[in-house]
Amino acid sequence: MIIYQGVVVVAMARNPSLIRAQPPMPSDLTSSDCSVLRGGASFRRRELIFVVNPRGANGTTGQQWKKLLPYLRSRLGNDCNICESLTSGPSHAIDITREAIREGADAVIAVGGDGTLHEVVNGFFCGGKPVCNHDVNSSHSTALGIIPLGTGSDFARTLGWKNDPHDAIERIAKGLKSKIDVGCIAGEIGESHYFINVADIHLSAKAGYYASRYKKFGNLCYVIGALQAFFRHHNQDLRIKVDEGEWEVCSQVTALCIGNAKYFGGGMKITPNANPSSGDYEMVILQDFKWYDFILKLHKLYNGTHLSVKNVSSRRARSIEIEETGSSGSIFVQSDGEFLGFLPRKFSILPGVIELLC
Ligand SMILES: Nc1ncnc2c1ncn2[C@@H]1O[C@H](COP(=O)(O)OP(=O)(O)OP(=O)(O)O)[C@@H](O)[C@H]1O
Repeated sequence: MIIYQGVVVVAMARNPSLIRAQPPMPSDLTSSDCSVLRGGASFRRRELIFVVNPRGANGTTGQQWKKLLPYLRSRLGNDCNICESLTSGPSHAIDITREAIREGADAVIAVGGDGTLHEVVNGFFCGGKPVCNHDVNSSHSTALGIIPLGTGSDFARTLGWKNDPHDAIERIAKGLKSKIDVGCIAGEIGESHYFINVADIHLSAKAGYYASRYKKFGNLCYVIGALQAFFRHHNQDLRIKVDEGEWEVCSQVTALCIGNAKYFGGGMKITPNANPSSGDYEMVILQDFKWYDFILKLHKLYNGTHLSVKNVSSRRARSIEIEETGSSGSIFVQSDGEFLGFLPRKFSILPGVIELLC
C-alpha cells in the first residue's frame, strides 16, 4: 500500500477497480481505534477496505452502494481512509481480502450478501493459516466488518442486526470489536475451506446448489431449489464421528446442518442454539423426512422450533467427521450456501479467530 498526502492506493490481486482518494487528515479524530500521537506529527487513520459485490441481490447491491457512498464518506471520512474495491466475479473477494490484510488494513468490510461475506471470511485464511500483515513488526490485526446489502443476510440475522446500512456504518464508526469463531472444513486432499454461518449436507445442500441457479427470483429461489432437490432424493445412512469419539451410524439422514450461526437459506433458523462466540457448533440432524414433512413442518424450520419434532436431533460439537456408509460419492456438501463438493469431510472450529466490528 502506498500512502502519499492522505491518498491511499491499494494494489489488488486481480481487478484494480479500487479506490477512492481521501482528503488530507482532519484535525479532530474521534474514533477510539485511530491511534494518535498527541504533540507529535504522527497519527494514524483507520484503513477501511470495502469489498463490494456490485452484482449482489441481482445488481441491487451495486445501486444501493452508490447511493450510500456519500453518507459513508461523510460519516467515516474524517477518521478513516476509505478504499472501495468492486468484485469482478466469484472468488475475487477472497483475493482482495488477502491482499488488504497483508497490506495492513484495519478492517475489511463485506458489502453484499452472505456469499460475499463467505468469500471475505475465506480471504482471512490462506494455505490453512490466517493471513498476516506483511510487516512482521506490526501488532495490529485486521477486523471483519459487514454491510448487509444482499438477498439473504443470514449471518447479520443471527446477530440481531437489521438490514439497515446506516446501522452498519455506525458499527464501523464505533470500531468496537468482538472475537467470533469460524468453521473449518477439510476435504479429502487436505485443502481447507471456511464458513461463518452454516455448513450442511445432503438434501439442503442439494437444494442450495439448485437455488443458486435461480437467484434472479430473490428468496423464492430457495423454494424452487428445494423442489428440484426433492426430485429423486433418497435419505442416506451416514457415519459420523463427534469430538474424536467413536464412529456412529446415523440412519436415513435427510439433511445434516452444522451451525456456527443460526440461519441459512434466507431466514431458516436451522441451528437455533448456535452462537458464533461459543467455541463450538450446533449440529442438527433431520432423519427419515419425506417431502410432505417439509411442507407440514416448514414453519417450524423457519422459526427454529423444529428441535422438538420427531426425527430431529441436536447436539453440540467442536469436531465432526462425516462419511458415507456406501460409496455413491454424491452426498452434497455446502458451506455458507456455496457448493463445496461431496462427502467425506471433516469439520473443526477455530474459536475466536476473527475480530468482528460489532
Ligand atoms: N462481479 C460479480 N459478478 C457476478 N458474481 C459475483 C461478482 N462478484 C461476486 N460474485 C458472486 O456473487 C455471489 C453472491 O453474492 P452476494 O452474496 O453478495 O449476493 P446475494 O445475491 O445477496 O446472495 P446471498 O444469497 O448469498 O445473500 C458471491 O458468492 C460471489 O461469488
